[in-house]
Amino acid sequence: MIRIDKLNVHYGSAHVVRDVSLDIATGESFALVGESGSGKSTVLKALAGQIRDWSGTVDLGDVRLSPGKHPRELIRRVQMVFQDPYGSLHPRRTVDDHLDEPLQIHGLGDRDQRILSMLDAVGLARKFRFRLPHQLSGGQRQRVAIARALMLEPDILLLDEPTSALDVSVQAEILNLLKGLRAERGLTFLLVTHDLPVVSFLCDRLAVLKAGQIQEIAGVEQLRHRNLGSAYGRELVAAAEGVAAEQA
Ligand SMILES: Nc1ncnc2c1ncn2[C@@H]1O[C@H](COP(=O)(O)OP(=O)(O)OP(=O)(O)O)[C@@H](O)[C@H]1O
Repeated sequence: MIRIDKLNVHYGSAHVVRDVSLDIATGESFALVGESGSGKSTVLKALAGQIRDWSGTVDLGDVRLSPGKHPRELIRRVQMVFQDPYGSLHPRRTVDDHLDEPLQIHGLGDRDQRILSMLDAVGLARKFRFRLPHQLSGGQRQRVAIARALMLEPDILLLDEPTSALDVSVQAEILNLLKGLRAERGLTFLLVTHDLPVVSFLCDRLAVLKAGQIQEIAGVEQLRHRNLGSAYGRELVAAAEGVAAEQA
């Protein structure tokens, strides 16, 4: 349902995404991995309508994207969750304000009921409804960001390092939440991360990016068995294992 063919993005003279082609099935969870600066977030931003200029074709189901801001109907279908929930929430707006805003913009009714059932869905007690972001923990804030992304009942969630700003103990809770929401709602995930265990836990397949180019597309079983096909993919796995050993 996400079909990307020869996506290219330039920032000025820098060519940061090069001929990226991907087919992601409805309901699939797909990861983009690669070193910092390899273009992962840029691919997400193009799909989220946050980049004015790109070339190639991107189809979401039967809708072909054009560069730049998405029309209203596409915004409903594709939502993004960012790494830093604190930065992505407005400090003077309550949880209720954040969840209500997309409903207001898109003219959806049953607001009270939609907000309460979304709080339940993301595991946030109803007493938090009128709190401000600074009155919440990091994990609770990320639950709010996920709730806000789901308010319009999208079918695609673009996740940019959704757990890397959180404490390790909280990361697992948010990953479990995302896994459950995907299963319940039939969501398609496109996830950017540095964290290979997150890919193993949450994803079905991954693409390895280096300098804006896909080095390989692999099944998550290959990652789990340290059996990636490209030299660069194997380097990433070895580097991640080195870091894990240092931290142990
Ligand atoms: N708005 C921008 N203007 C100019 N260059 C940019 C812009 N955003 C990103 N870049 C550059 O584009 C390249 C790809 O960035 P991108 O954020 O997509 O990489 P990434 O793989 O997601 O990295 P990270 O893991 O650090 O988030 C980098 O060299 C980055 O410096």
